[in-house]
Amino acid sequence: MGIHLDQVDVRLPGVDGQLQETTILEDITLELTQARTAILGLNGSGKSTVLRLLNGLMTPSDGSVTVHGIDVVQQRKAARRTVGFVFTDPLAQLLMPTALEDVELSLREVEADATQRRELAQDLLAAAGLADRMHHSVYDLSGGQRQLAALTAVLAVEPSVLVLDEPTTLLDLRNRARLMERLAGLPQQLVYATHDLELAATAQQVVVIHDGQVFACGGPELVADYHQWCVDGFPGWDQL
Ligand SMILES: Nc1ncnc2c1ncn2[C@@H]1O[C@H](COP(=O)(O)OP(=O)(O)OP(=O)(O)O)[C@@H](O)[C@H]1O
Repeated sequence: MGIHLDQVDVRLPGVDGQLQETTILEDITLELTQARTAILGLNGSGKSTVLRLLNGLMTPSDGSVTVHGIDVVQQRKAARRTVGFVFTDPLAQLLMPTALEDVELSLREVEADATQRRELAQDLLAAAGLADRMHHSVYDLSGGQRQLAALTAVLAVEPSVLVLDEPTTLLDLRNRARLMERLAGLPQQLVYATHDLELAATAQQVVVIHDGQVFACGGPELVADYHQWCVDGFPGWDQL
């Protein structure tokens, strides 16, 4: 089991009539087998692209991606069910007017009966601390409440893997602490890209992506090294 990326390249065609392709990721080989994996890297290094590969939002140009035994390219639908994806900005994924409707929409995949669906959605949102906010417009929720609503909608279908793109970026310290506590208690395998080094240090596995390639992979001790590389430059690669 686990998540396996084998010699993955991601290249995008040139834009504006340019024929030259852009290489976004090159030769990414990773075995993500721990319960929590943090992906670190500078802006534009390729973290979000790695995450998007995990549920088929991005297709590799070469190589393969397997998540819990599912080939993400060949079995895209199964991959979408297996891997829940939480975007940095919850408004990018909250499609319905209210949190309740959004969670109900997710539950369509698993519960056919509308009354049961509503009850289940209400219970899930109440458990997430949103009992008194579930009927409000998602635009009237705070950033932290939106993040919790989006997370609840994704978790409603019980994915085996949860992928989160910079989950704490938009949160104040209190909501960040709440989210970290919520994430810590989840049974799913978690993979998250983050600039939050404290969150990164809670992972058992840390991957550093630099310039579209795997620069380092190891335990949480890598977080301190990464901090140093951000200051001094990435050894053998570039100097600031
Ligand atoms: N669809 C796309 N078309 C063109 N370029 C893209 C596309 N997606 C990503 N890129 C480019 O690929 C590179 C990696 O992007 P990615 O979003 O994976 O970086 P990131 O490490 O998540 O950055 P950040 O920390 O800023 O969110 C960037 O240079 C980005 O501009």
